[in-house]
Amino acid sequence: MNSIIKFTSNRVWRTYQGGKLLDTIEGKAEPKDSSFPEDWIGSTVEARNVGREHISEGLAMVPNENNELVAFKDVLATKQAHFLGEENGEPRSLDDIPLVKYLDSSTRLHFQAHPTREFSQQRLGMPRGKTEAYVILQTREGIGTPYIYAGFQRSPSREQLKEWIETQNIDAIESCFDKIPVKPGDVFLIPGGRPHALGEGILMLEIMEPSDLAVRFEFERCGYVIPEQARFMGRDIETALDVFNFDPVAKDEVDTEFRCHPSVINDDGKGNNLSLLIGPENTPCFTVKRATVSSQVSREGTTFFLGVVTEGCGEIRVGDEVTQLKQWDRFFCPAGVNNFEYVCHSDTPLSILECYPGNTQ
Ligand SMILES: O=P(O)(O)OC[C@H]1O[C@@H](O)[C@@H](O)[C@@H](O)[C@@H]1O
Repeated sequence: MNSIIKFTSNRVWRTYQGGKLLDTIEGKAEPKDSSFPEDWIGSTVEARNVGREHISEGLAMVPNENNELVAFKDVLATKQAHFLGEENGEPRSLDDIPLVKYLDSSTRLHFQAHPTREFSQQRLGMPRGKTEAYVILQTREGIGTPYIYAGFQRSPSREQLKEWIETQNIDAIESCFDKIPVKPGDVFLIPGGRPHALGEGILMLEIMEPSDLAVRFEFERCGYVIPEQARFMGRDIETALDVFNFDPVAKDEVDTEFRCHPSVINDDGKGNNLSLLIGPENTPCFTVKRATVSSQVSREGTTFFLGVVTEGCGEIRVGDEVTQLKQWDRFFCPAGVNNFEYVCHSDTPLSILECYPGNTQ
């Protein structure tokens, strides 16, 4: 079996529209927006889509030695120590693998909030919450200023929010937020508990804790009505309200609270560098680095990662094994691969987002 595992597209049904750019990336003849606006990369998580329980969605599939498609998580289980490695002498588990997605919105998403890890463990009996991060890759032309909502800037009281949710007073809910403008290259971290909504026309890489738990408190968007069981994680509204962090984040605190500021880890001065996009200052849940390669670099490591090529093309070499990389490719590098090389073949530098578990050095 190859050391590096590449993934093909893995589109997932969602409650909102988008995906035209993902169709384009996949080379589809007639790219269009649809209910498949996301591509889950190396996912070991099943999507929770109420009404579609008969369809298994979300899990990444990869070919085994006999060229049969099997769930990536089952492949990991065959040699877990090699693939996932250890942390502090303890074997890592599937719960350590961040969930990584391409997300391509054509409409504003409904307002939602996700549980923190503590809330999930204590109140839902689940191992992980859904702290999530956005690396903005592209924005669509002709949509004005692309934005996200993350808040609240002006917090309602719990009772007020409850009433607005029950009466679906979306104008009142929206008035609690200011639009946060976004552009390619921006990085945001939305901790569990923080209400948010993504604006239209954004292609991003989304990195999150491995779960699909959401409180969806706007019930209708663009004609689609979210079924009752899908609104509050199958719980009641009081439990849903417990998920919210009501501490206000005033306009001038938004950057401190949500924006991540990349820092350089190393730079050889010849166009090859590694930077930290999301690290321990932002969250304990996952780590994101960006490798920029203009020629060739050798790397060492003992922690697995999911890699996503956002620009350029080239290859990743592990010993004699050469894996070609082109823009938008995604792959898994096992913990057992301790040395590898990136080689750039394009005029534009090869740019790879590397998504690691927890706080990886
Ligand atoms: O699961 P639904 O409600 O369609 O959410 C749509 C999307 O919302 C975003 O804010 C993120 O949380 C995504 O991970 C999620 O898939």
